[in-house]
Amino acid sequence: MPEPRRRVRRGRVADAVALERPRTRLAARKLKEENQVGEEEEEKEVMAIGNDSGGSNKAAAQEEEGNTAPFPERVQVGGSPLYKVERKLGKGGFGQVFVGRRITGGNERSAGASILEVALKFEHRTSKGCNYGPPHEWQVYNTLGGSHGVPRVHFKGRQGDYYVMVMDILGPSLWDIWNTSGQAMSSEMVACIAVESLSILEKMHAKGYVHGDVKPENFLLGQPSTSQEKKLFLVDLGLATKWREGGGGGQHAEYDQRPDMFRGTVRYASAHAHLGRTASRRDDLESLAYTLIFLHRGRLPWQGYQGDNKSFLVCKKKMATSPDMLCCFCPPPFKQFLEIVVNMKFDEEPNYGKLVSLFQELLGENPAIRPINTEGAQKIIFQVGQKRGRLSIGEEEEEDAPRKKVRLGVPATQWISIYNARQPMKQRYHYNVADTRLAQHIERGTADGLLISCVSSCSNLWALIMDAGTGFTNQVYELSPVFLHKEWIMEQWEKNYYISSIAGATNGSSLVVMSKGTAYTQQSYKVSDSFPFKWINKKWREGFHVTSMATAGTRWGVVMSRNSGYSEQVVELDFLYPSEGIHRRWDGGFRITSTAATTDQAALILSIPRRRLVDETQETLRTSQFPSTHVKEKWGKNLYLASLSYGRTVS
Ligand SMILES: Nc1ncnc2c1ncn2[C@@H]1O[C@H](COP(=O)(O)OP(=O)(O)OP(=O)(O)O)[C@@H](O)[C@H]1O
Repeated sequence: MPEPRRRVRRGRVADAVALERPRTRLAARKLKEENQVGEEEEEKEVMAIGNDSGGSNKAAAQEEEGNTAPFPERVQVGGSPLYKVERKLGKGGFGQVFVGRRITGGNERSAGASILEVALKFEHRTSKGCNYGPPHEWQVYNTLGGSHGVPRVHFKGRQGDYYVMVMDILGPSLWDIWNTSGQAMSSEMVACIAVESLSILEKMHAKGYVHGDVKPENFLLGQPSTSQEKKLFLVDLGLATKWREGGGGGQHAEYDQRPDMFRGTVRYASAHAHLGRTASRRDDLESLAYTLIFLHRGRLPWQGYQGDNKSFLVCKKKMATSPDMLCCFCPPPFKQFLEIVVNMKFDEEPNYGKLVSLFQELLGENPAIRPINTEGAQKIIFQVGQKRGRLSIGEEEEEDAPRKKVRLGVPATQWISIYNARQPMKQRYHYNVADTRLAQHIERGTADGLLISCVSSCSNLWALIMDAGTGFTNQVYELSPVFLHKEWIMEQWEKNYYISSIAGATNGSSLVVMSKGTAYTQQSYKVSDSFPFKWINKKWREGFHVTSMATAGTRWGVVMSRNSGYSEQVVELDFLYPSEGIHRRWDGGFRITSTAATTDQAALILSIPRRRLVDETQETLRTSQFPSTHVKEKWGKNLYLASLSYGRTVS
């Protein structure tokens, strides 16, 4: 099956360093040399290619123009009539759309053959959407074409270098209308768009698809001066994916997060899409919320960011902007809508009826004279009315029960501490440790038969966990003014020590602990300015797993080892504590094995151990103070500190 196209672009991060513990001395020398010339790693940065009419990603869109061969003057594909290719209707990152005027008859059995004017969507065979043959969009149109709010596709086929789709011709996009009407839209107009697009999305979702690129450019009205001129359509199904497997009764797609995978358009993408989570129905609704607010307000607060980390900055801004702030110039239904959709769970069934009803107060009384046809929405309103009649009051209240709001826009920095069930053992912690006092704590611990199992830092002071149950036989550590000190680490690797824990301070200094007696057979680490998921993914494929992780200011340091004892590993990364993802992974047998956080983001590594644990109990805490009293309580239940970090947790 052809894959949906991916809109990603590669960039370079200047100071990303990756080092690996070589297997042999000879390899060590070779690696040193390699590192001198090429210690930078190529990083993938996310970038959506937007419609150039929106101006959000023009440079990226132009890149695509390199491979445009001249368009044919006439088109005939898949048994269609012959069409003359006339004026251009629009252009996206991948396709270009022209008017096609019928010259001769085609396959008379097809109803589409009688249509005089059609839209012809051309996609070059080398376009990213066509890596695996015909565009993925074709397949989606097979299921959705002609359903409520989706244009019909009459013919498709390849002609020369182009894949061509013959479809119903439509009118201006919402972006065109917004732009030609003073870059603003009345709340009544936007409310009509809201309810009608909800009815389109409901139908699309009911057929198992998520659109994946909801934005003003992709909503089109019918052709002017026809009966459809006030009817709303949603086009561009090139990023559509299935949220449900198989047909009607299929299971919900499985949750996953791949932080380097971004699809969509930066300005309107949901925060989950930025973070690479599997698309689900909530994402279309979040993009719709941004679309509606944009059309009404004329601007979104995250417009104007540039550069390779644009997606990161935009996502950070989205997470830091509360619904109150974002909707301060909009009537109340906008905020209510946004609040509901950004707090939805991954597999939650949207209550379309309720969402439509939020905007009802803004719609004009008489549906016949509304600026947009709201026929689809009227059906939903009617169904809700009927359901209300059947429901008892108690049932209705249950639906409206207040739920926890996760995105409030207010940052918080906390300790994240993870506790594992273990056989009773001696454990000791120290926190608020200044550089000068570190050695004496470690010496005393070592004298008592304890070794360091975990280190962390907060406000340039260290936290230290020492255990009797590490299994290590010997240990060395270094406090260094840099994050991380390459020469010292390589020296210890030479002596067969492996990194067992790392911590970084805000001032850029680091504490590295290396031990003997681990099961590791090879080790590699990387320091980078953004979370190095691409590198982690590459190393996973080589048999490494993340075994420790830390941050220093905004920089990440990740250590990966071979023979880590894990069979599977995943990452949860977010601008807040990723509770939902953790719980979903938890149910699949994953447990947190490393944590690190900057003031922007928290990352958690979750793993499945190769050997099943006798007791899989794990507890996590988030506290603004170091959790000293909590640790003692946990000890009482044979739960011991296993991982510790300080940074961004809730919003
Ligand atoms: N059926 C149609 N009738 C009239 N105009 C159309 C039609 N389909 C598309 N267009 C115009 O062409 C533009 C590009 O089409 P479309 O969004 O399908 O292409 P794309 O390359 O997949 O775009 P994107 O970069 O948004 O993914 C639309 O924004 C719209 O202006």
